[in-house]
Amino acid sequence: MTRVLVVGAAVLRDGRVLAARRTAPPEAAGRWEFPGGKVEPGESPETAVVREVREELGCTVAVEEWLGGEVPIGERHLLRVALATLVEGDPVPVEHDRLRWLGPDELDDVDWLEPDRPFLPVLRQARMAP
Ligand SMILES: Nc1nc2c([nH]c(=O)n2[C@H]2C[C@H](O)[C@@H](COP(=O)(O)OP(=O)(O)OP(=O)(O)O)O2)c(=O)[nH]1
Repeated sequence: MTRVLVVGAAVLRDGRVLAARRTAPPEAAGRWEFPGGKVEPGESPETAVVREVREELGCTVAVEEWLGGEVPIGERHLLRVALATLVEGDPVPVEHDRLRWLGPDELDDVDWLEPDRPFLPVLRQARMAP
């Protein structure tokens, strides 16, 4: 069975990345993630990530590139993460209950969803270096 793609945006600004805290479902509430969601049928991953960020944070991002790697989420989904930059508006938590801009030394300070963790070293080393 083909896995449904979930795309997340690692939004970078001033050397920090945006992390968002989930409120649902109960088992994921309080855990941190890259804002994003499922790619819809016929939709490109880029379009999906821009759409999801707009829905969840009320701002517009541009995808710069995709971080290497795809990580399984459970049995049915697959996570990909895009590096993104803000092009319009400021992120406001519409569906999340908290947002944080994390510097390279703060990436381990929040309780990320498991599938997100493999992306953190890549982000830290390659993208957030001074
Ligand atoms: N958005 C997002 N979801 C993630 C990340 N890491 C991770 O394991 N997930 C999981 C949580 C959910 O089980 C699934 C994505 O679900 P979602 O609720 O964000 O997707 P969606 O907005 O399309 O939601 P829905 O319409 O299906 O309710 O992927 C991440 O960094 N960002």
